[in-house]
Amino acid sequence: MSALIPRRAPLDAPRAAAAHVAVSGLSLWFGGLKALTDVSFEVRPGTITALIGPNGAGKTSLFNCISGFYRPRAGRIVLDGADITATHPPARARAGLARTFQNIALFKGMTVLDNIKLGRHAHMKTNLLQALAYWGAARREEMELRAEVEREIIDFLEIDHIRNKPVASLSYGLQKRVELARALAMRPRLLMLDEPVAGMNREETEDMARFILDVKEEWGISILMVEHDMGMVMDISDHVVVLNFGKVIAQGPPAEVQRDPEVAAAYLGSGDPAELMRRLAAPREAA
Ligand SMILES: Nc1ncnc2c1ncn2[C@@H]1O[C@H](COP(=O)(O)OP(=O)(O)OP(=O)(O)O)[C@@H](O)[C@H]1O
Repeated sequence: MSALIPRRAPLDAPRAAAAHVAVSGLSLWFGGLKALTDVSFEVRPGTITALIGPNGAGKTSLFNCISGFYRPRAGRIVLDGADITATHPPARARAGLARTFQNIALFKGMTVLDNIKLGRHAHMKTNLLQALAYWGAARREEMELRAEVEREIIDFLEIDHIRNKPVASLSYGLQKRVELARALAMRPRLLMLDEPVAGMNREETEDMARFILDVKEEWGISILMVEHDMGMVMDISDHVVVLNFGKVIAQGPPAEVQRDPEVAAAYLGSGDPAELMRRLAAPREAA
């Protein structure tokens, strides 16, 4: 994908210490349904890991376990050596985890800038005494830093021209970009993207893929994404984890995973890796 050639970063793009995530032996049941069984994989610092698999394979369930919306029945999620399996979503956000959603979760009547500002709420002080102690120079510094981060994100994602527009007035592709901006405003070390290019046409997909690559390469953030667009996944991922019926059936570099007969069988029912590779190579249809 030629549009994926990385661009130069703004000189002062904030560098994060990329997160390392280790998921081990994760299982999740809904009543009698085993949504996840003994799932293990890692997101290495500064890489893009993609979770793929047919509908109902367990990708969203796994995402929800990692972001803290679901509590697994068994297994551990370790972020930079700390076990976060039992912590709540706000604590995970403070630990450096930010996510976007399959269906855009923005405040549609608010402007782009106000939505981005909300991304910072995870880091705000809530305790009154803390807030009072915080008032003054330290708070001013924080406000200045926040404004700087917002400016950088707006420049980086090329959305300056729409910063004061209500989100509802924007195209779908731009709304998805604003959602990415809001997640970046949390200054994450692990960015979780739930179907970042779902419903996008080819041009929007290529733009978003380029931004995701740039987030990794220029901001140094680890990325975990669920995505159905296999062409995009194979283009930009460092590591691909394939789920089927709640189990990891393959994982490795994209080229290796594409050649796996079990992966071909899960997607095509035929088990023919050559056919899977032909389909992946076929041009994507515009949405
Ligand atoms: N809240 C829930 N209650 C009961 N069953 C659920 C719930 N969420 C998911 N499931 C079931 O768990 C299994 C895994 O679903 P999940 O949504 O995680 O798959 P997925 O890979 O994300 O699918 P898709 O690609 O269609 O989004 C499915 O059988 C699904 O029906």
